[in-house]
Amino acid sequence: MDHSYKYFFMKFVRPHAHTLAFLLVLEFIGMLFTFVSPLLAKSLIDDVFIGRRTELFGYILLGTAATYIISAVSTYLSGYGKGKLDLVLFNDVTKEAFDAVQSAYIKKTQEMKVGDLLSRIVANTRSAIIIFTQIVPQFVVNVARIITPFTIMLFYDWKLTLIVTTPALFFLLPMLFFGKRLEQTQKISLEKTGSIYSFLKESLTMIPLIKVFGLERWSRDKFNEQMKDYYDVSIDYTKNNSMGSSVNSLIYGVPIALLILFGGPMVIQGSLTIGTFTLFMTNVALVFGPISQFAFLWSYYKSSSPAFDRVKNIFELEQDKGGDKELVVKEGSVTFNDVWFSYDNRPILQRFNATFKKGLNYVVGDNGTGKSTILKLLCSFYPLEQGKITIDGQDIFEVRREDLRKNVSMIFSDPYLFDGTIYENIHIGNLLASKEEIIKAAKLVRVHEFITSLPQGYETQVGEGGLKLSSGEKQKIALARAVLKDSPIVLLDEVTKSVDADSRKSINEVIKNFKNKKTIIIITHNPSEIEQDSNIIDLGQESRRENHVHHSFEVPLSKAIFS
Ligand SMILES: Nc1ncnc2c1ncn2[C@@H]1O[C@H](COP(=O)(O)OP(=O)(O)OP(=O)(O)O)[C@@H](O)[C@H]1O
Repeated sequence: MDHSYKYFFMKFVRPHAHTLAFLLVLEFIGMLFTFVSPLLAKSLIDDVFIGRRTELFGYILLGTAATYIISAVSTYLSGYGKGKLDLVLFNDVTKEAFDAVQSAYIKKTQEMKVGDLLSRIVANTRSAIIIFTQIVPQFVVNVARIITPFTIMLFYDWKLTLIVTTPALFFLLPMLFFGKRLEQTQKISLEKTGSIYSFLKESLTMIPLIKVFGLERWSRDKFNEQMKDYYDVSIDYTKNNSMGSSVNSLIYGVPIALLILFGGPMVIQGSLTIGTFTLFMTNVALVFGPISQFAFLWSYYKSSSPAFDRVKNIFELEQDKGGDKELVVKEGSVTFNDVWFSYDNRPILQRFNATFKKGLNYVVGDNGTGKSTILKLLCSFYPLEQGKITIDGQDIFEVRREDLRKNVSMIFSDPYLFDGTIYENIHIGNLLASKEEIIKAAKLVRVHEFITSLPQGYETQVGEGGLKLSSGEKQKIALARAVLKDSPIVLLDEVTKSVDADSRKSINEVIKNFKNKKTIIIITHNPSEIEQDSNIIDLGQESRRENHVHHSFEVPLSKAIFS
């Protein structure tokens, strides 16, 4: 944890160190004034009530009023400052975590799961930040809050001071013991929260499936199981937390009892004034208040440490940074050279060699033989185990990522649409494109007529993931987006699988129109779609992959279609 804590401090908090220092000063001012009123009270009792120095009465009244006004102002400023710093840090951390997730290899983010990532970025970041904006300032101020009344008491009676404050040492024990236990239980509790987020995210997107198969009860039971696990861990955390607080409040009473035991007889004998006894009474509370708060702060610090680790893991995700070389695409020739790749130690490609040239290239083969994987590797979604993928001789892992993204487009078999208008969903293909260009792209893939037949036309909201559109409509919008992007290399993963015969024909025509300009790699299970004289890469049968036979088949068209 210490390491994560330091990492966070240097990366996010240090740029705001001046704000933090200002907040500490405000806390100190607020804290100093809390000691003024007991001193004024002592003077009121000893000097005014007992000593009859009535001329001091007005000053004491004025001083008391001023104390509360100043402390109210500093409380406001420090509360506002802390809240603002909290928001600024939350903004900084979540933005950076979001960037880290976006630029990480997909393989790594998939390992964490979407729901878990959500809980890390939002909930865990919140708990981690509180350490800097609330806990650390209080920790520092508490030290001063202990020292000041302690010094005041020492000044009046050092022996009595030592007698009543020695029990403070007892506070260290529960702090250490419960702190460790809280850290352990909180770690498991946060992991469980992550699983709940994942489960909810998956279940909510699966509602149609759950309804169709009548799985409501099964799904509820699974959720109940998740919640029970969370409850069991969290109740353990709550138990430890409450035990820690309870032991604290028990020890809190000890110095008061000691003060009454030793200070009481001193007042009766006249060796201690009533005012000093009252001052001790107040100052003991002032010393032990922060000490008991230390226990709370310590337990919070310990229990937030797993949150630090979980957020830091996001920043440690292996990044797909690419290189710094410029990618220049002239021929658009893509080569897989002795490529090895596995998912979770399961080999998918071994010594895979293939070349895709300008024009139409088809990748065929049984389900699960690695066709989509090849396209994903070309998009650098996953790092290779061995080998090279080049575009016009340039290694894709050595070129700038923005160059690779600009030159390679991929359309997935299940197209991705985000919750916005049709216009926006096409526009993201090229944010600099004009409205005319967007309409032209839509016309090219034969979706313009459909769009204009809708009451809202291009401004129609597609819903989350494009749920308000049919699969074929979604696919055509994704195609229009790629046409707008106009990259020299286009990867199409079974894009015509959900479109009707007419649309398939028109989409294939659009694709063929680009064959002299672009390198088009098409995954298809439909031999009738394959154009004469195209380059065909056959990944063969699943059984061949299981036998670890390396894929590297460039076959004649007739064989690819009819074998
Ligand atoms: N993210 C992943 N993690 C682990 N295994 C995966 C992952 N994605 C795919 N696989 C496995 O890798 C193999 C190749 O998958 P891929 O999607 O490339 O096959 P495909 O040839 O495109 O299949 P299909 O024709 O069914 O679309 C499959 O056996 C699949 O189970």
